Amino acid sequence: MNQDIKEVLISEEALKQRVSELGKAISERYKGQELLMIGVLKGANVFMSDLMRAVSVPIQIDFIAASSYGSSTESSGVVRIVKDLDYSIEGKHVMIVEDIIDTGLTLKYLYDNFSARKPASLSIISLLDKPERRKVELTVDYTGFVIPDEFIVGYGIDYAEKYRNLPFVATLKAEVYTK
Ligand SMILES: O=P(O)(O)OC[C@H]1O[C@H](OP(=O)(O)OP(=O)(O)O)[C@H](O)[C@@H]1O
Ligand code: HPA
Ligand SMILES: [Mg+2]
Repeated sequence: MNQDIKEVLISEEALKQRVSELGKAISERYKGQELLMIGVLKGANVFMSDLMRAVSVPIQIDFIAASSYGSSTESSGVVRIVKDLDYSIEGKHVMIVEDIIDTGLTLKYLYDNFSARKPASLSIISLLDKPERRKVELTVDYTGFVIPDEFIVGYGIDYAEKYRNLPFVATLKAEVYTK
């Protein structure tokens, strides 16, 4: 796996530090409230499990599975809900937890879908953001790192379902995509 890596963009230490800062900001913002974090599977799983432990207000969690990339590096443009939420979010303070925003199509779809379910409030956090690639407008409440327009993997994020368990965020060598 390590021989496929071109460059480490965000180290394990930098990820830890930023998650801790985000946790503090969220704890301030939701002081005295309960927060329902909704992780977008599968990519957000690693980020969310670290993030929730950096937050001091009571947290509930749920997951939704959406997929639009399959085994390609380009979004198909069609967002599919593969697994819906287990519980109603009506009247709850909800935060959508994403690993990466690229075209924005996944989050736009989920934000609109969740808004219709009448939460008390709805916010978005994404560990990574590639603003250059955006196809739709989105308001993101918390961003971990803004990254350049390169396909990345690691810390939950895959290429063709691989590399999710890398503890850092990295780019892959060109030959990996042509294998
Ligand atoms: O802004 P967008 O262009 O929509 O891209 C971002 C989405 O794409 C990836 O998910 P993917 O569809 O690969 O599913 P996965 O999380 O299971 O890997 C990523 O985890 C985001 O959910
Ligand atoms: O850069 C990326 N890497 C992996 N999956 C993704 N889904 C959107 N952008 C990316
Ligand atoms: Mg993926």
